[in-house]
Amino acid sequence: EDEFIRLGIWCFSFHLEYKPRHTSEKICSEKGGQLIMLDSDKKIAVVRKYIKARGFTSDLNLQKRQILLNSYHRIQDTVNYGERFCRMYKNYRMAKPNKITYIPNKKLRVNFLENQRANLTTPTGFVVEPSSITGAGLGAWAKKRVRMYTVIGEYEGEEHRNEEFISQYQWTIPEIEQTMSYYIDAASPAKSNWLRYVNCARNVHEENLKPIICDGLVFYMTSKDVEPDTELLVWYGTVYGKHFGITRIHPSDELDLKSTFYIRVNYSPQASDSTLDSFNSHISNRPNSSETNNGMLNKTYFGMLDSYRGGMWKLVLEKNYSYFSDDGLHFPFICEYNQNICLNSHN
Ligand SMILES: C[S@@+](CC[C@H](N)C(=O)[O-])C[C@H]1O[C@@H](n2cnc3c(N)ncnc32)[C@H](O)[C@@H]1O
Repeated sequence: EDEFIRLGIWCFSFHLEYKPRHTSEKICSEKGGQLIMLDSDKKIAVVRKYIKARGFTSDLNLQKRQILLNSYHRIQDTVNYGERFCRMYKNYRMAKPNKITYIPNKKLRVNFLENQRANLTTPTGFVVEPSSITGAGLGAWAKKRVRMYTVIGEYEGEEHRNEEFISQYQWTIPEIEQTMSYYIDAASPAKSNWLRYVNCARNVHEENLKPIICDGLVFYMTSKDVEPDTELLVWYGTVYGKHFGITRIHPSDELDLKSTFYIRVNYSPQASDSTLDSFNSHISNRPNSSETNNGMLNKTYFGMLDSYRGGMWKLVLEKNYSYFSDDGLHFPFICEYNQNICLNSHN
């Protein structure tokens, strides 16, 4: 499907091959157009009608669906294991032997320099050395094989409730029951352990730890088998992640992976308010307020036309899924051209 197609006052080409976003944009511009800009209800209607009429919906499926589902299940499994560990921890502390391996701090000598405490707690088989991430400083590394679902210790630090105090080393313990939320801050190497050196993962491939917040404490558990000479990396959470320009959004949280048809489009965030309202009514996964600018959708969001479960179209926002999917998701796409291109071509 490569020819120019005139629909209403518009000129398009439909591309049914699966491409990442940047490739779709490149192909459109090489043909003298751009990725379709949905900037009116009429245009949306005309495009959907054409897709339906051509029966494009029949044999298309979200590519990588199985890979994404697998990574999603892996996350669920790790969460379940974390919860299992937490139940054990609450009921028996470390007293009862159980199937989950727990690696405690290395025992401290009687005399040591206060500021060496964190480093000295590094258990045998682990080291603190320069990170594999450029510019990230030191990191924590496994020197031996560590099996999946091993708890490699408790993140130790000082507790405080001062929201204004910003440290690069703190976990937030969310409010539970009557207890206000608080922070565990490992800024001081004298008051913390080696887990303060664990850096923030940039993608699902290198992420190998899961934080378990349990009973007001934080534990780190391996989420996969870790090979020797591998840096230990954990997802720090949305706030810290943003700091390093990393987002971690799983497509399964945003998209219906069972939808039979997705096609990549653009929409205009500059549209007038009334148009934007009508867009908002089309979009199923509205961004939350931290993702918008005064209610205006961020330029970094782009819609996708999807279909057609039970005869329903809906427009969903495509977010940055590169944490879980190297070059983002692959979809068919539509290019849009100046009308003249259609008028001049023979169809
Ligand atoms: C909890 S500390 C980790 C240990 C730290 N690398 C050190 O040498 O003490 C968090 C800090 O490590 C660095 N860092 C962690 N993950 C990073 C990443 N993915 N990219 C860049 N810097 C990172 C940042 O400076 C961050 O403030």
